[in-house]
Amino acid sequence: MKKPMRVAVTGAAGQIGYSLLFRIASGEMLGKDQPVILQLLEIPDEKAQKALKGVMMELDDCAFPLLQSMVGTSDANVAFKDVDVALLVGARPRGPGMERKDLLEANGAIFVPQGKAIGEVASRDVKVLVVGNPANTNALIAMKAAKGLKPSQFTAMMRLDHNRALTQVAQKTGKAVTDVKKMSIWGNHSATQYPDVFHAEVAGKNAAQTINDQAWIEGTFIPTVQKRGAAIIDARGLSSAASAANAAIDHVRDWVLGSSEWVSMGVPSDGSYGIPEGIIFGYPCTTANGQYTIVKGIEHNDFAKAKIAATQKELEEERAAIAHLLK
Ligand SMILES: NC(=O)C1=CN([C@@H]2O[C@H](COP(=O)(O)OP(=O)(O)OC[C@H]3O[C@@H](n4cnc5c(N)ncnc54)[C@H](O)[C@@H]3O)[C@@H](O)[C@H]2O)C=CC1
Ligand SMILES: O=C([O-])CC(=O)C(=O)O
Repeated sequence: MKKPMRVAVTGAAGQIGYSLLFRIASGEMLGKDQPVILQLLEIPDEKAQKALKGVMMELDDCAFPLLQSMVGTSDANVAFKDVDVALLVGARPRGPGMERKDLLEANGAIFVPQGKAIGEVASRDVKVLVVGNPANTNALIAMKAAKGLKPSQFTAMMRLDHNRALTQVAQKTGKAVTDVKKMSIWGNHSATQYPDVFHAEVAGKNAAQTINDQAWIEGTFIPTVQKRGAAIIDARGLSSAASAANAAIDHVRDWVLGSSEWVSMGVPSDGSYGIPEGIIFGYPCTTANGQYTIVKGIEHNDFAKAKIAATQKELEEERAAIAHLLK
């Protein structure tokens, strides 16, 4: 039996939490032979704590063989104690007519104490995924607040955009999603993100050439992926939850266990592709041995360069708006 891994999930009584926890406990994130201990954080509010207890009762009622134990708490120092993986989901979702950056004021401050607690009590090798929006800038806030950890331990979720893009291309070309490779989502998890189909492949051939429809790429594919979150809110009246939880599972699984595919991750910029250090930027990455590596050597045309510059600018503006939280 492997040593259990400790996984913290914040916002555990929320809608993403409800789609996420059962899959983590069943082994879909860290492996079917990997026992887990769930450390669940919710706000110190009677209703939220009661709802969290209810979710924990249901987790009990699944009798998951891999779920070794769990704790529910409103104390970040308890939730993050010794954790190997921290999923920072707890934050307000947007409603109709809002952009994700409109949440910065409401949500940004959450990530200062949580980042600080992670720096103080989590495993020195903790892997952090920020899901709560605006995810990239919240990840930056948590990263800056967490002393004693490496920036590369903090990531933001671009995987939902990545998965959305895979399906759009598969449906357009009549191929299976598994035929679509080398997808990449650049920049911010927002409407300025740049989903790149020019370097993607479908059944081993260049995706853009196979699609052979520039108007569809510019006028349908890119905006559909950029605005899919808003389309889900419009259709459901609530923001995406099951697909977001699924993307979080994919992100952490590939980061921890490795993947033979390119995956899109929001990671601290390191100067790659001219993006200066100091923002959390979506890049195509490969993963192995618990580490990610930004894919190097991609050549962008002027169209792509302009899109990437726009999303970089937005991330820099978001950072400026919360500069007071980056101490
Ligand atoms: N990065 C991405 O691709 C996606 C991000 N999201 C974001 O994920 C976040 C959560 O979404 P939902 O689960 O739908 O929202 P929700 O409102 O259903 O649940 C959020 C939960 O977080 C809790 N919470 C709030 N502040 C907290 C704190 N300081 N500590 C611990 N828990 C806290 C709330 O009490 C609530 O139970 C939102 O910000 C949403 O915009 C959603 C979908 C995709
Ligand atoms: O759009 C939203 O607010 C929720 C989200 O991040 C997504 O579905 O991509």
